[in-house]
Amino acid sequence: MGLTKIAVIGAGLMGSGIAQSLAMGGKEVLLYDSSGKALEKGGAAIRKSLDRFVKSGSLTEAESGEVLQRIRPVHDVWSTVKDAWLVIEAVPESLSLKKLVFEELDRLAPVEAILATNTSELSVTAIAAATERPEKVLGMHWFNPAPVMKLIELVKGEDTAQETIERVQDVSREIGKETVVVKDRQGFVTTRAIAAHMLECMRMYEEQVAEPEDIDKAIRLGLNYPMGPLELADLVGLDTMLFVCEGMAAAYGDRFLAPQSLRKLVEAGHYGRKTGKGFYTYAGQRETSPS
Ligand SMILES: CCCCCCC[C@H](O)CC(=O)SCCNC(=O)CCNC(=O)[C@H](O)C(C)(C)COP(=O)([O-])OP(=O)([O-])OC[C@H]1O[C@@H](n2cnc3c(N)ncnc32)[C@H](O)[C@@H]1OP(=O)([O-])[O-]
Ligand SMILES: NC(=O)c1ccc[n+]([C@@H]2O[C@H](COP(=O)([O-])OP(=O)(O)OC[C@H]3O[C@@H](n4cnc5c(N)ncnc54)[C@H](O)[C@@H]3O)[C@@H](O)[C@H]2O)c1
Repeated sequence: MGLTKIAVIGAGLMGSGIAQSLAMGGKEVLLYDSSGKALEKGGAAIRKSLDRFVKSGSLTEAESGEVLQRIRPVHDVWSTVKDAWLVIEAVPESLSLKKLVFEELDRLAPVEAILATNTSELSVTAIAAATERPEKVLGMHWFNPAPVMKLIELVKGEDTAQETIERVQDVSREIGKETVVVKDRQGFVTTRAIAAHMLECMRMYEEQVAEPEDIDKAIRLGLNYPMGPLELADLVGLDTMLFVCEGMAAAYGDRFLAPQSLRKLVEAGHYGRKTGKGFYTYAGQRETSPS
């Protein structure tokens, strides 16, 4: 029996959602995080999300239980990847960290396994160069919340083989997702676009053009976005936002410089929903009081 499993490395905001999305699509998933606490938190996030699907009628209780059965939390990298044909990395947005993780995955995963990074904007080519299998490395950029968002943006590194792209297109389709294929340029398509929008709105927030609530409301109701930029930033995670700004500003210059307000919130440890405070303050669920 060939390799049948899919491994997810990193059980945070995205890794937990990616594991859930794969399991909801019928795949057997092994989920690992270097922090046991984060692995537990990821499991709780998956259960909470499945409850929403049951409440909204998209899943029955039994189906929700079957999805959970398909996700195995694992406490070491080797056991996570040894039977995997696809390994998806979702660790923090740091190129040096991702290179280290990919070096380790290259050593431990089966030689024929595909290694995918969920990076928002970092160089897939640079990450692939940390392995001996660049033709099997690609960007598999999911969107938050992964179980709900329809797109996976596939990023072709300099040496990514066409067969690698096609196999990941197939599995994305099998789990009900749509894909686009983009070149390995900083920010790809989606992050470059959403960053331009969100950062400009953050600068309007800093210039006090309008109250944060009204900036979000204007974009939500005026442009029909499902979320305003500041509430979305709190959902994505201000730490991730800042990481992404660093990479994008280095590639494209000042237009992607991190607004001071974003930097200060991150320096203060306020990452948005995941810490309970960002542009807004959260006590369990979204409160309207801007911080
Ligand atoms: C400067 C740097 C900038 C870039 C940074 C990095 C970017 C990153 O790389 C890419 C991104 O992710 S970019 C970000 C890309 N992402 C975006 O742009 C997100 C934009 N926001 C949205 O699409 C919506 O606000 C949400 C779907 C988040 C919530 O929807 P809502 O209407 O506000 O609230 P609702 O009515 O409660 O939920 C509606 C339905 O969805 C269901 N549900 C919700 N969450 C769920 C979960 N976790 N689990 C399960 N189910 C969940 C819910 O049950 C309901 O189902 P029903 O059957 O209708 O009852
Ligand atoms: N947050 C978003 O909306 C979003 C959307 C798309 C893509 N991304 C990208 O996904 C990646 C993860 O982002 P996130 O928001 O899930 O971050 P997160 O901080 O919520 O989760 C990262 C997880 O990785 C774990 N981790 C750290 N080092 C590790 C290691 N060496 N091995 C295994 N696990 C390790 C951490 O314990 C943490 O649980 C980043 O590259 C980010 O840019 C984020």
